[in-house]
Amino acid sequence: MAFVDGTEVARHNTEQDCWVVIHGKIWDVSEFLADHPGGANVIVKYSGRDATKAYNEVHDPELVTSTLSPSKCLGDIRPDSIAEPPQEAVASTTTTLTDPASPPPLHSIINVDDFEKVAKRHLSPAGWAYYASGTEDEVSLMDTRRLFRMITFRPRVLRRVEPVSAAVKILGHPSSLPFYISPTGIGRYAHPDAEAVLACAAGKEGAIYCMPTTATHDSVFAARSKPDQPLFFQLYTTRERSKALAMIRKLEALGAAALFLTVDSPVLGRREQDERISAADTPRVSSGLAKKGSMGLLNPMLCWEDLKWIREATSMPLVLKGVQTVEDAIIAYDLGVQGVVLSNHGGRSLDTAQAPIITLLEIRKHAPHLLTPETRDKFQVFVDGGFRRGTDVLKALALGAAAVGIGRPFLYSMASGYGEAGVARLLQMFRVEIETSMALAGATTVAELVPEMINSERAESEMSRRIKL
Ligand SMILES: Cc1cc2nc3c(=O)[nH]c(=O)nc-3n(C[C@H](O)[C@H](O)[C@H](O)COP(=O)(O)O)c2cc1C
Repeated sequence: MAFVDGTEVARHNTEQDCWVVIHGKIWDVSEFLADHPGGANVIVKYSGRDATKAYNEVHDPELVTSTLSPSKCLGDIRPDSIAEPPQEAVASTTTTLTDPASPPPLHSIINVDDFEKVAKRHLSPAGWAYYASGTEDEVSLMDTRRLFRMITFRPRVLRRVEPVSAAVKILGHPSSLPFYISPTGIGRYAHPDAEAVLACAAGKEGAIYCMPTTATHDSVFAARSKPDQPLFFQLYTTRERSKALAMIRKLEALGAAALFLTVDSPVLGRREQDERISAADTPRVSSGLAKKGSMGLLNPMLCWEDLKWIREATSMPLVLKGVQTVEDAIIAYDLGVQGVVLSNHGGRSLDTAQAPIITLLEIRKHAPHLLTPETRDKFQVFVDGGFRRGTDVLKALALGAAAVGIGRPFLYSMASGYGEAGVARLLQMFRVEIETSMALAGATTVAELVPEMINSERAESEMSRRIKL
């Protein structure tokens, strides 16, 4: 293709005659302006100039070639002959989302991804590494998102979808949303009173929060939006049973509504992002900040027999958090616990452990009795890891989960100085996405989300064929 000089491109700088350069190619977008979903103005600002930077911020590299006809590509720009984009144009297209100094106004944050991008810039390097990382190659961390994309909807139409309610009961407690906020340690990177902020915001929205072992429990209870707001409590047993018992007693006295016993982390996985941060002052191979944070909490000797003393120690509903196979889900059910969370700790324990949604599919296939509405009164299956969209949540519910858990997004939502308002906004964003997607799928209640609304066959092809029960 012929080279065209920048001075020639610069002449086509009006709405009627508008050329732009994207990735070194010159495009005549004059006719396309009226069809641009983001409006004509954002392109006209770059007429006669290089628009690559602004284009990259919102578009896939291939989009321009798949959208415009090849006849609109006029050639390659002669290197170094093109005018730089106007500074004010760059600033306004990127909005404050790329302003490194101050966080953008909350109303400009419209999805989980936005919160994450802002948090990445405003958290300390150590905080970001601790929150965002998974273990080793982070395969499990990324796999959850891949699986959600492989599962599609089979929406039903003409169903009168107003009003919509996303309400469920979680361990007998009404929740206005079909998810709870998952326990996450070291919340102070995001906010000095992270757990209290999460508890309060959840309560105001009629949602449920599960606080981590490491929370300052009294202040979390004190932060409840009303005295009867249910709060769940996640427990690491530690090697010393007496300490675990004392913790259970304390949480019972405070009025915790359920005990989530974490079972996927007998030891800590290696989080290399954490490790790189602390490598400068640690000459040995270490497990970085995560190791420091969990020192003394984990118990590699915890086993199924321990459920007996834990069960006897408390009448709180007991949920095993971190079940990763149908085999273990069945054992848990048979032992009479009140639920399981299918989870690989958000990709922070055994790397390459299968995605929790695959474990849910295993249960659907091999132990469907664990998912029936009748069973749900005494045993509930929850699932967490990678839920970032309302549609992700609906897929798990339709496949039989009673509710899902969401972790990192809530840390990101209160970082950058947003505090409780950020958490409230995230809860409302999830509500809008969930209720909108329910209506589009043809369901007005969570009970109407049924497996037939989902095509999970591609994901099912990744299920193990070695399961023997
Ligand atoms: C920063 C961070 C800290 C966590 N701390 C705990 C914890 O103390 N106890 C626990 O059981 N799970 C912990 N988890 C796991 C979460 O409860 C949950 O399983 C996971 O975050 C779900 O994945 P998501 O973050 O993709 O939603 C933590 C996760 C993160 C990201």
